Amino acid sequence: MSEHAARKAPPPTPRRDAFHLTSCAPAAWQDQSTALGLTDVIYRTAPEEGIAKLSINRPSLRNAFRPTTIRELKRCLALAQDDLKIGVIILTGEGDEAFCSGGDQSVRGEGGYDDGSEEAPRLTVLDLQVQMRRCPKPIIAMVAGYAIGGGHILHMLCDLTICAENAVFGQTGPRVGSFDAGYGSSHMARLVGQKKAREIWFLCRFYSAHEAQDMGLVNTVVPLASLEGETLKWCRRIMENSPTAIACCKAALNADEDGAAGIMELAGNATRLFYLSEEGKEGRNAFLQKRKPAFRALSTEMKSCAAKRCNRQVSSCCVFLGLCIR
Ligand SMILES: CC(C)(COP(=O)(O)OP(=O)(O)OC[C@H]1O[C@@H](n2cnc3c(N)ncnc32)[C@H](O)[C@@H]1OP(=O)(O)O)[C@@H](O)C(=O)NCCC(=O)NCCSC(=O)c1cc(O)c2ccccc2c1O
Repeated sequence: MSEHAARKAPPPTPRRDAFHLTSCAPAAWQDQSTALGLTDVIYRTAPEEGIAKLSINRPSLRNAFRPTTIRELKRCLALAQDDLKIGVIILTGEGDEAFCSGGDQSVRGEGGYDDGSEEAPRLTVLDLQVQMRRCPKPIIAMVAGYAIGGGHILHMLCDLTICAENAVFGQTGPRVGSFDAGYGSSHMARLVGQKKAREIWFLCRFYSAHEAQDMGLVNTVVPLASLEGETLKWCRRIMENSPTAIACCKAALNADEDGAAGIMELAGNATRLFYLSEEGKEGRNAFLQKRKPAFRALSTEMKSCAAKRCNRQVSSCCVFLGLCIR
């Protein structure tokens, strides 16, 4: 290669994605918890940056969750999901010792967890799991210390996991008389494979941060002091990218595991995009104007076949579907 060509076309390098230039500076968090009357969760937002942070605030119990905790997490997740300023959500636990140690065993009753705040004892964390899957915005688990039992399942259900070197992962169900036969089993097996998932559930061993990374449970491991900075760096990078593309990617990655509900999530995005098309609008307009829709006569909207498969004029929807009809 000539010297000129070498200067013009530098060799491929991951650094060309410029990720190393993304800031890991602290965020200017605004704490919303008091205004919302939260007791078990701290809800912070950095609206200028589009980031929300949900933090389980029971550090003396290694952030074990009770029904009140789950109710507050569901409420904050709904707030973050509906807030147009927010594009990415961090889930974490207060303190350095635990992300979450699962269900609070001291309020585990006969039919589920019961802290007196709900009509009937249930396993409300399962509702939170579904809500996390449905949320179109990426959720990042920021893990320091223990992510155990139901807490381990919450981190697995986050779209990404960034953990500190002190992180410890594992299930304890079969030791404490419990199991999660839903996402806690199927999604784990998709992440780590069937053999490893069976090992995790049958043996109830704990795994270090690097062991978790090796088996595909976490995206990256950083020193504890860099944990929030690295997480913010990932959030800021996500905020530079297309929210619609990311929402569709998340729905697509969930779809095969989530059956009809997963396809619905993906298909809902397709329907909303279809609403933007001339063909979609024609259906609505024709109904409102009490006339027959003229889907095939959108001649004013006709354009050259972008697929270059023919010389005919086609509507934008036809181009989208590859149906060069007229
Ligand atoms: C997480 C630990 C390994 C940490 O050990 P460490 O030595 O650092 O700390 P301590 O053990 O001394 O804990 C400090 C303090 O916290 C209390 N605590 C910790 N975890 C819990 C908990 N989950 N519930 C209640 N209390 C907890 C502990 O008792 C200490 O209190 P003191 O008063 O003595 O100071 C270790 O703590 C540990 O192993 N914890 C238990 C982990 C566990 O078994 N979690 C429950 C698994 S089952 C579950 O989570 C679950 C929940 C669901 O909602 C489900 C729904 C549907 C299906 C299945 C579900 C499910 O399995």
